[in-house]
Amino acid sequence: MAIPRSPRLLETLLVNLDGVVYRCRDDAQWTMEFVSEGCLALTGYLPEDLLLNQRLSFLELTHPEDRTLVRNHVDACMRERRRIDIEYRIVRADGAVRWVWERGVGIYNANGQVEAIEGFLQDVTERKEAAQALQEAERRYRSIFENAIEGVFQTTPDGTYIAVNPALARIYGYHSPEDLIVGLRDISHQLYVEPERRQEFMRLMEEQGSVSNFESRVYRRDGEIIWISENARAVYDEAGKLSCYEGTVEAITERKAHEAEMRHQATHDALTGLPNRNMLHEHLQRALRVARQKGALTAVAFVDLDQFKFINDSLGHQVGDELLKTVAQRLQACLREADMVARQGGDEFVLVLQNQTEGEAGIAEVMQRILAAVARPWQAGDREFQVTASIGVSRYPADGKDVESLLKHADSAMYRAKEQGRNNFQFFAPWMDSQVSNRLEMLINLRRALDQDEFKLYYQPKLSLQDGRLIGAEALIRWESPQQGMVPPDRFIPFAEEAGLIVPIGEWVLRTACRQNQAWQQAGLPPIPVAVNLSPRQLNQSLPDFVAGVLAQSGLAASWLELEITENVVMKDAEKSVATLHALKRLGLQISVDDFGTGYSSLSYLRRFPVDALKIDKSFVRDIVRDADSAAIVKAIISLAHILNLRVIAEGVEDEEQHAFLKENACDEVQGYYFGKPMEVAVFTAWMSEQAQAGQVLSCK
Ligand SMILES: Nc1nc2c(ncn2[C@@H]2O[C@@H]3COP(=O)(O)O[C@H]4[C@@H](O)[C@H](n5cnc6c(=O)[nH]c(N)nc65)O[C@@H]4COP(=O)(O)O[C@H]3[C@H]2O)c(=O)[nH]1
Repeated sequence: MAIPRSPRLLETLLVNLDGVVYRCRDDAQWTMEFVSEGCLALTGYLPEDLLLNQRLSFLELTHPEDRTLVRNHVDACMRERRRIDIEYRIVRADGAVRWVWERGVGIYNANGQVEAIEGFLQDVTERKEAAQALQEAERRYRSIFENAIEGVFQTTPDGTYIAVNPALARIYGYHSPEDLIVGLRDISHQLYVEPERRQEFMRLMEEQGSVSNFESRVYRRDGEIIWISENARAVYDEAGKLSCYEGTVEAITERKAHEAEMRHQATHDALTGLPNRNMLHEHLQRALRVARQKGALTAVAFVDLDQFKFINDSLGHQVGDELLKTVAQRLQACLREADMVARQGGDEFVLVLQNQTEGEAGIAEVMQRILAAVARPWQAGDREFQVTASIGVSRYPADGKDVESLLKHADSAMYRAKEQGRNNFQFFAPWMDSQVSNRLEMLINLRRALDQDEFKLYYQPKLSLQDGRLIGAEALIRWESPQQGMVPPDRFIPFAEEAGLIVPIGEWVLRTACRQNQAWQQAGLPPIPVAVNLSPRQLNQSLPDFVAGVLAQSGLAASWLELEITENVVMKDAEKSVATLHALKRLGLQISVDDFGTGYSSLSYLRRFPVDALKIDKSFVRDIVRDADSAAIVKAIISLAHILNLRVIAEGVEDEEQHAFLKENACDEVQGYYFGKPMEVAVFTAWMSEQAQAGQVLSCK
């Protein structure tokens, strides 16, 4: 076949063309009649190799898997006189597979038969691969979109869904993405529980072009409210115009519930369910901000149960827990919705009463209500109990302007309420602040005092009224605090009792007094009994054994030890006390009832108690000369004691008139500043030596 003559320009074009120009027959092999120079670059074969099928035919060059496809296409094009336009693979001389794009036309003779096919082949491998990669990426993206656990969405800027995935439909409770797109047309109002969240979403989008971890509550299709977290961005077109928003949605209801649970645990007391100390502080801070703005009166009340430690220790923690729960409920029931009751720890509750428009009188009324509510009897199993509370109240702004000082002052006032005999409330007054009333500080200091031997015993003489001879002594504790100097027992004993420190302190007192008394006897002084005060909490079943041990260790004979117990303690739990007192008595020591006349004096009980003496409280002695009632009480106590065969001691005797009255009325012993103040050991030792030398000591067991 002759190569068509072509102008020079055409030849140059054909040589340099990136691709192959061909002319072939429409036969089974597509026998080549013309192949341009580009053949080598495209196929790795020379044009001559293909010409007239000299080395291989075009059919053979075509990838075996694509031959039928190409054949069918070319046949169809020839039949229908269409242009060939097809992409398929060829196998190069080096075995590499390439994609080609073929375009061609049939050349027909006058009879309409195909004379030849002329066309152009171009290597499109790169484009083809890029397209395939794109397709693959799209397929993968589709798969992620379809199968993601997170919801994926695209919306128009005005809030119409363009595309959503099945996960989003599931999260929002729709059957399918299509359902969602049709059903959820107004995102701001149909979706967001707080429509302002949508406004916030839009604001962030406008300002930052994206939102991340944007959490909101939304309605599902069935009306259920769930939490979602959105990450989204604004998408702009090439012209820089906002075209849509797209992003993801995660359902976070469970996480939120868990977080809320954790928050609740961190801010609430597990036993009573009340807000705890953390939340109290937060709440009070908020309440004070509001009070400041409105100029409103706010009260902070510190409520402490009076006998809680006793109940907890004697009846067990379970009963203690029940009591705390009951008290928590009763406190809550006394308050308005806006008020708060928190459990500060242990048996301490704190109330925050906001906006007290009725002033102090209103607060006092609430406190009375609370005292009455707490004091109502309560049931544990088949037993009925009663507890009382001591309450301290501080007021914003008069008593403090911040959380710390209001709490501290309410605490000081509560401490004052305890001192005032419990079951009452006290408003804070500035003088309370100067007292050692910061209980935590006190607790730390008392512990240190025990460790570092800061306690001392002073001894106060007791004299026989008949002849004025020394007949005994009372050991009285003192605390030489490095910070506060000498602290009298009234200021720390009630606290030590509350904090449970009275037991180790009391043990120390007992050991020290016995050792000292034995030391005096060993020093050759005439023996006298030394009296030691016992706190209620020491009076338990193990006390007799402990006392016996202390006596044995010190070598002191039991008859030189006297124990002073207060009247109320014995009367309150009479059955138990009687047994313990008998056990103590069996050791051979003396027992006296202190502060007699101030509590529940019951003759029938007194008869059953193995006591040796009654001590008339100094409050009666103080007034015996001026006040007829006091004088009558003192006289009655003396005769009562004598009927019961008990000694009577009057304490707090300060002057001759009182002395004379007591002598006249046949009181047995006296104790008071008039005869001798409590003295430290060295002073008392010297004083007693003088008395002994003068024959002024009466040693009677
Ligand atoms: N105004 C006045 N007071 C007088 C007079 N004579 C004595 N006193 C004081 O009256 C208190 C008598 O002790 P108490 O009634 O047992 O009252 C004691 C007692 O209940 C308690 N206490 C003292 N030492 C101990 C102790 O070692 N253990 C326990 N559990 N309580 C103690 O502390 C209370 C107070 O003790 P103190 O301050 O030492 O006060 C002592 C004493 O110093 C007087 O003529 N006029």
